Amino acid sequence: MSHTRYVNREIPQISLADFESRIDNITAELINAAENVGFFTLIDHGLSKQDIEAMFLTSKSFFDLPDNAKAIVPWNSNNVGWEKNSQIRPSTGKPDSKESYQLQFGENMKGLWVGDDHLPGFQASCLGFMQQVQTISECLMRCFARGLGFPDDFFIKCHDVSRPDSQTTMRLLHYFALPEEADGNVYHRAGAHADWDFLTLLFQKEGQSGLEICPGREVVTEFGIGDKWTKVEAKTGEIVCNIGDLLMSWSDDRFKSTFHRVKAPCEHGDYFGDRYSIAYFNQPCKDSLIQGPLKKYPMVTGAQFTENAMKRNFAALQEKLKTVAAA
Ligand SMILES: O=C(O)CCC(=O)C(=O)O
Ligand SMILES: [Fe+2]
Repeated sequence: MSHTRYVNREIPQISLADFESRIDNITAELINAAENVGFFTLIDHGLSKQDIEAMFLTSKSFFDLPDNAKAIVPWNSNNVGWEKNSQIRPSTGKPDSKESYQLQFGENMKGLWVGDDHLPGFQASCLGFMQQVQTISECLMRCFARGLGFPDDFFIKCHDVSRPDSQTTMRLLHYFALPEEADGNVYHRAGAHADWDFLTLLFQKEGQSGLEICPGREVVTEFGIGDKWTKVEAKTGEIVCNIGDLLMSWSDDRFKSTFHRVKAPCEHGDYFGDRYSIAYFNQPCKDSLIQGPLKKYPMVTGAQFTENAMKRNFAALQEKLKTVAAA
């Protein structure tokens, strides 16, 4: 196994303290991070470490259920529900060694919330946390709208989570503990990819490292694997944010959607234990109209953008699977 090539890159850390009075400074910092790295971390965002730890406990209580209980809320193509070892990325052609449970605010969740009989209060806790993360997301949306010359509430309206058909998704993730002794297998955790949403907010747990980024749009479009990675430290109180393909397109490619992964642990110093993380994907309403101020790309609806992203992903995956089969 060859050694991963690492490079130190500055990942901007942005404080949201005194948001209303500092909005112009915060906007400048966010725009700079979005243009140059595509990733940044947030502090002073209003969620306490205790709130985040409580959500991680709730998440663990779900994953601790037996598989036959989790299978009552199976994943479907509305991007909701539970899956295990089923997500295959075009970069790897192999399933991620993980399970995840995707949650939304609206009608897509009908019948897919784990019930109070299994986990009392689960739905209410998740929705409460999601609402808090939405509030933080909306602060960032105001800044990005300003930075691009749109009205302040422009992106907020385009991602309205009070609509029954809202697509915004919180994903609880559990990566399984892996053997530390090499056994000839590669256990991908989250194979390298870019997100196709507007903006992702990610919660990590101290001590459960593995997230890495690889800036460079060229590796994204080819679904290839760039070769120089930067570790993003896991700190429970921080929120790691990354620009998704949607905001990249909406900014006429000014802001960067950055390739990232949770590394398949394989080298000395890698973390092999269970990893829990929580990702919040800001997704557009189906009828939102998407076009950047410079009109670099034709206007599409939110539904079309997502459909195109899924098609592109599917096509790249088929290509990869052919090479995996031929190997
Ligand atoms: O689990 C993580 O830390 C990252 C997950 C991720 O990148 C994703 O689900 O898109
Ligand atoms: Fe991601």
